[in-house]
Amino acid sequence: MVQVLPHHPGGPYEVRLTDTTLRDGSHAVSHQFTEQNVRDVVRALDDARVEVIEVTHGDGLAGSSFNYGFSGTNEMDLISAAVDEAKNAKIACLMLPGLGTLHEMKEARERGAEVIRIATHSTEADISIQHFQAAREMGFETVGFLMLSHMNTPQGLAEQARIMADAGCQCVYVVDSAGHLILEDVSDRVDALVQELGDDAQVGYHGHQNLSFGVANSVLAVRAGARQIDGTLAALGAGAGNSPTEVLAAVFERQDIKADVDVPKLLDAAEDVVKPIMTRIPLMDRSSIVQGKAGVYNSFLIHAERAAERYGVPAHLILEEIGARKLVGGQEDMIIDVAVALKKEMANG
Ligand SMILES: CC[C@H](O)CC(=O)C(=O)O
Ligand SMILES: [Mn+2]
Repeated sequence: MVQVLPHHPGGPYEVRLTDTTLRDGSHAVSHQFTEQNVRDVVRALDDARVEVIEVTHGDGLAGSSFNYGFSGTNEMDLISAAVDEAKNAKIACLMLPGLGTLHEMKEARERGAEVIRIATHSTEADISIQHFQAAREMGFETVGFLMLSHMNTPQGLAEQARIMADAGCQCVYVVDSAGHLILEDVSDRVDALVQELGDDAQVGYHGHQNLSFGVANSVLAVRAGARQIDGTLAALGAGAGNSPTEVLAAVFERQDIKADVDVPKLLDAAEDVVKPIMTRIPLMDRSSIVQGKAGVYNSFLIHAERAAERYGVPAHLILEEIGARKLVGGQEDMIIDVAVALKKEMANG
């Protein structure tokens, strides 16, 4: 059972950092992390006292597929390597109901994962009910991920969080999958969840850097009552990347936010362990800023870039159109439709 930490308006605050370099960062390396990468990153994070480390294909358990991109190494073997390397940290896995199944959840648990993070679109928490129930029976600590949180109002999001909490979720995250939320957009959503959930579950925040607000939004999320915060080393993650774990830690130290991690060790981990294995540096560039502005799922970036190359249409135009069509996670195949339509439009002048 997660201990629900008390909320002190005005601080000091206590938070738990979850590092998802080895899951969200998987998007940025096209799901090619090796067992050695996993061991090196887990050792460095564990040594810096990060409490939870997420390891899974970028799209969660069983994400390795034609639609989402194949993993270089079987994710169960990566999970086992992480469990083997971690002395204190808990290993977490992400899963999207329908992509991952109870079968993969069970295997991840047998391999030693202790936390399961179950992700749904921000209006579809009801598809996670049986997974939370099963996860609790399997002995997992449970976290809920309300993805593309900007597509729901604070009140609507709180209602979705209630569905997850009633199903057995111990912490519901506001997930800014497009890096679209700015300041009060985050604190209003976190506050609505805190008011709704009370002592029934904690609230978390997962930020992306598209509009450069990941860290500032995280501070506001904590002030509004969030008690679990996500980051990735060197911001390695989908789209413009995530709130960098080492920056979160440094800022929290100055903000009376107690995360109990070793900041210099995290700086070393980002610099010496993660930067050398980055095959792509997540940037706030034209495409990812368009994603932030238009509210486009960050995991779509690499798919849009591939379609851009194949059909000769600029990636940022594809992403803009995806935003206009309000596509959500799971609709990766429609990126091709968008590229083909734009190509026709361009040919017709
Ligand atoms: C499951 C895909 C996605 O990357 C989850 C996530 O981190 C987000 O929505 O930001
Ligand atoms: Mn993410």
